[in-house]
Amino acid sequence: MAERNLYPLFLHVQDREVLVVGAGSVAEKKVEDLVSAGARVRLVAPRATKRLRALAKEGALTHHARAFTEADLEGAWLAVSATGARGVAKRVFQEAERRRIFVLAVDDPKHGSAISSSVVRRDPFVVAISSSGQAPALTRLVRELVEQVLPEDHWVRAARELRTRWRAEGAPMGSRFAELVRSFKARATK
Ligand SMILES: C[C@@]1(CC(=O)O)c2cc3[nH]c(cc4nc(cc5[nH]c(cc(n2)[C@H]1CCC(=O)O)[C@@](C)(CC(=O)O)[C@@H]5CCC(=O)O)C(CC(=O)O)=C4CCC(=O)O)c(CCC(=O)O)c3CC(=O)O
Ligand SMILES: NC(=O)C1=CN([C@@H]2O[C@H](COP(=O)(O)OP(=O)(O)OC[C@H]3O[C@@H](n4cnc5c(N)ncnc54)[C@H](O)[C@@H]3O)[C@@H](O)[C@H]2O)C=CC1
Repeated sequence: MAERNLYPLFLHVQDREVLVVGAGSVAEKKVEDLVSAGARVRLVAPRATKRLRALAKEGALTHHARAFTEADLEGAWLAVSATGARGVAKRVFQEAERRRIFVLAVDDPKHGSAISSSVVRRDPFVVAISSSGQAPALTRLVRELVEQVLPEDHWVRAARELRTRWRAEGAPMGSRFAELVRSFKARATK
C-alpha cells in the first residue's frame, strides 16, 4: 500500500493490546518501542530472541510460543507481522482487514496498512521520518542527519529561554519566529 499518499499519525498505544507475530531481531526493535510507549504486547512466535524472552519473563509482555492463528488478532488495536515466513504476512493482513485492525508488515509491506518511521526524540518534540516504505536505509541516514542538526537538550532549552525573554519583554508575535531562526542560525555557525 506504499504507493499512496500516506497519512502520518502519532498513536496513543498506552494500555492497548498490540499483537506482534514473529519474535526475531526485527520484531524485537518494534516490541521495545511498543513496550516503552506503554502498549500491552501479545507476542506469538515459536521462537523468540533472548531479549524478548527476558521481557516476557519480567511480565513486560505475554509470549505464546507457537505459530500464528487468526484468533490471535482478537482484541488487538494494532498488529505487527515480522516472521519473514512465506504466506504469514498475507494471512495476518487478510484477517486484520476483516477486523479493521491496522498492520505493520515489516517483511512484506504490500500486506500491511501502516509503516513505522525512523524517530528522533527531543522531548516534547518527536520527529518521525519515512520514505513511504521506499528507501529504509535512506530514512536511517536522514534520521542521523536530523540528530546532528538537533543536538540533545540544547534545541528545546534555547527555544524555551527565548520564549521566557519574549514574554518578559512583550515581544510582538510577528517577530518571534524570525528571531528564533536568526538565533539558531547563529548557534549553527558558531
Ligand atoms: C516498510 C517498512 C516496514 C516497517 O518496518 O514498518 C520497512 C521495510 C523493510 N525494511 C527493510 C530493510 C531495512 N530496514 C532498515 C531500517 C529501518 N527500517 C525502518 C522502517 C521500515 N522498514 C518501514 C518503511 C520505512 C520508510 O518509510 O522508509 C526503520 C525506519 C524504522 C524501524 O525499523 O523501526 C529503520 C531505520 C531505523 C533507524 O533510524 O536506524 C535498514 C537499514 C539498517 O537497518 O541499517 C534496512 C536495510 C537496507 C534496505 O534494505 O533498504 C526491508 C528489506 C528486507 C530484505 O530485503 O530482506 C523491508 C521490507 C521491504 O521493503 O520489502
Ligand atoms: N522492517 C525492517 O526494518 C526490516 C525488515 N526485515 C525483514 O524482517 C523479517 C524478519 O526478520 P528477523 O526478525 O531477522 O527474522 P528471524 O528469522 O530472526 O525471526 C523470525 C521470527 O518469526 C517467527 N515465526 C516464523 N513462522 C511463524 C509463524 N507461522 N507464526 C508466528 N511466528 C512465526 C520465528 O519463530 C521467529 O521468532 C525478514 O523477512 C527480513 O527480511 C529485515 C530488516 C529490516
